[in-house]
Amino acid sequence: MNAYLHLANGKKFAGRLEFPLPDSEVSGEVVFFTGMTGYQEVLTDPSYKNQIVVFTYPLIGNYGINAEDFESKRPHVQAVIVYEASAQGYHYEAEYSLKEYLQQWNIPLLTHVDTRALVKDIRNQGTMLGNITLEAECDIQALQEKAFPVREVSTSQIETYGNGDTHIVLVDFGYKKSILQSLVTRGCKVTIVPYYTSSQTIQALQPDGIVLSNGPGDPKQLSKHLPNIRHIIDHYPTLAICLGHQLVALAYGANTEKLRFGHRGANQPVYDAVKKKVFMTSQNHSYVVNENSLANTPFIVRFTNVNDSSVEGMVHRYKPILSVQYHPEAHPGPSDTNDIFDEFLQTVLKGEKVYA
Ligand SMILES: NC(=O)CC[C@H](N)C(=O)O
Repeated sequence: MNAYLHLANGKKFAGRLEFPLPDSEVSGEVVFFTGMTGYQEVLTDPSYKNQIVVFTYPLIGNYGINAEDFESKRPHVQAVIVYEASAQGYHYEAEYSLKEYLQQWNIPLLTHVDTRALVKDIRNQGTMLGNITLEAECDIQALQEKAFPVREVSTSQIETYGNGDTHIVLVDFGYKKSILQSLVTRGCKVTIVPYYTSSQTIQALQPDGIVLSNGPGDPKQLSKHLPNIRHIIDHYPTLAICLGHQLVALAYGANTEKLRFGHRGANQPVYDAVKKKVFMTSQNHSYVVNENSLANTPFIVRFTNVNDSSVEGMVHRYKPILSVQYHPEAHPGPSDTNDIFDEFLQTVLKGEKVYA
């Protein structure tokens, strides 16, 4: 059946809805992902909560959905827009087609959209809210940003994985499974805690190090939690990823801002000022740390995006706090920066804890 994506700038894009909408309309922030593969990880990455994802590669779904590549227990995207969705998964591990998987979770799949024109529009105008509906006309004034998605994706109970000697507390703002796996396969016991867990509760768990996870939405939605986050990271070796990195900056009084259309893909080049090399990275973010605002903080920028010079990671001058805007766990994308986990764990093993 025919349907439309209406953008907040008044433009509309026609497409074909592959199965009926769960409600009369579905709205969310319209973002685009440029990787040719990795759609299963994108669909299930909690950072995409409330977002309508446009895939720029014109054929998505050709290796299906398998049992391994989920980044969480369910898909989080609000809707999926592609040019063509492969009717079948041509891979021996495929258990469902893209369409079957999305239909099972009631997530709209809009196909045959002119995704090139749509992405050009988002690049020119910036990320916008959009609405998918069967109606050719739509009241775009009524579109509203959804509040505080971290609450919807974070765990509500403390869970432990792995049985290694190094104990890491992973503060869950919407963590990806591959972050947990990156730690467990390196011999860590990992305790996952809800995003609001107090520093006292974390101290009682006696961690050797802290990881602040990725997650959806604007980091400033977590403002009231910043003093607690600051207290936690001031006392333990810390690795902070994506949303976690933005929260480290905010907790130290720096600022974040929204990028015009975000970085979402598997080939974002990042310069590492320590290794003096460029690495290809996996990314998925709308917000960045404002570099000038770091001037009065003890952080120095270590990683920079080669395309637009934005901040891609930083280190504390004196404390063992390392933060990255990109995704060192990859999934999807290149594993070139996996050794960030080794670097972090070496710091943890040195027992660099309880500072301040
Ligand atoms: N992957 C993430 O953690 C994303 C962080 C944040 N929600 C952003 O869009 O910038």
